[in-house]
Amino acid sequence: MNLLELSGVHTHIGAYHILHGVDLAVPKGQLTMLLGRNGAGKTTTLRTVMGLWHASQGSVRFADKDITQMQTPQIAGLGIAYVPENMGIFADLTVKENMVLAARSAKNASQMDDARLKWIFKLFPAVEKFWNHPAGKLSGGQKQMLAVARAIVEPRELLIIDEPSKGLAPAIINNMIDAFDELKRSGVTILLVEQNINFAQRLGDTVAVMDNGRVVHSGSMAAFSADAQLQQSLLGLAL
Ligand SMILES: Nc1ncnc2c1ncn2[C@@H]1O[C@H](COP(=O)(O)OP(=O)(O)OP(=O)(O)O)[C@@H](O)[C@H]1O
Repeated sequence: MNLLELSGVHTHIGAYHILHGVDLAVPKGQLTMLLGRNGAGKTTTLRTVMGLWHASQGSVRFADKDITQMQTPQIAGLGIAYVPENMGIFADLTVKENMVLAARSAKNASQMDDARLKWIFKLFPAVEKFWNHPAGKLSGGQKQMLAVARAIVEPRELLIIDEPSKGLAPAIINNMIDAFDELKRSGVTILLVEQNINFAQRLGDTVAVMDNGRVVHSGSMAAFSADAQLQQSLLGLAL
């Protein structure tokens, strides 16, 4: 079953026609990798799902509801968390304050779900270690982990994350892969935009490749990983 489904989605940004009929399916319980060259339309696709842009044509369905024309808070309220490329964390606030703000049902740290917080600390030890530090002082990798931690502070149906490995050192990327592996085991459905092919290959169950505002290939990551010619023709490189 597909948790998220885009059919024939066109998105305009001002006068620019950016998405030209995106068809994308995100199967429930799986991790879907959205790949493609720079400017292919990946971020615009994520923003269209979140209602930050609205499709001018086509439909976006989540858990069998039509969300195409819904506003962002309403979409988030259905159980979708979105981590944009700039991560959306508050640099002047502490890690704790960032987490409390992300938890809709908690007014302070003591109201947060203890077991869930412990689970998050295990996934991302830096969040616990720097709990009382300003988020702006964290390294790039720690900020990225805080951004994902904020997204999962409450149970979600779908996590949408734009380039979690961007600018991170290989050792940090490995930590991130382990954390996503654990997240996958928790049963949450994930849609990731990635440029890091190693990251994509190690975590992806399914893959969709975009080019020129359309999805030009979709299928299993295993089959895509095994087909160097296909990778070369779609991404200009082999995995
Ligand atoms: N606010 C905007 N105004 C005008 N054009 C935009 C805007 N945002 C994106 N675009 C254009 O839309 C196209 C798709 O951009 P998008 O960011 O979705 O691509 P992407 O696949 O995520 O690429 P990248 O990996 O470079 O972020 C690009 O040609 C980009 O220049």
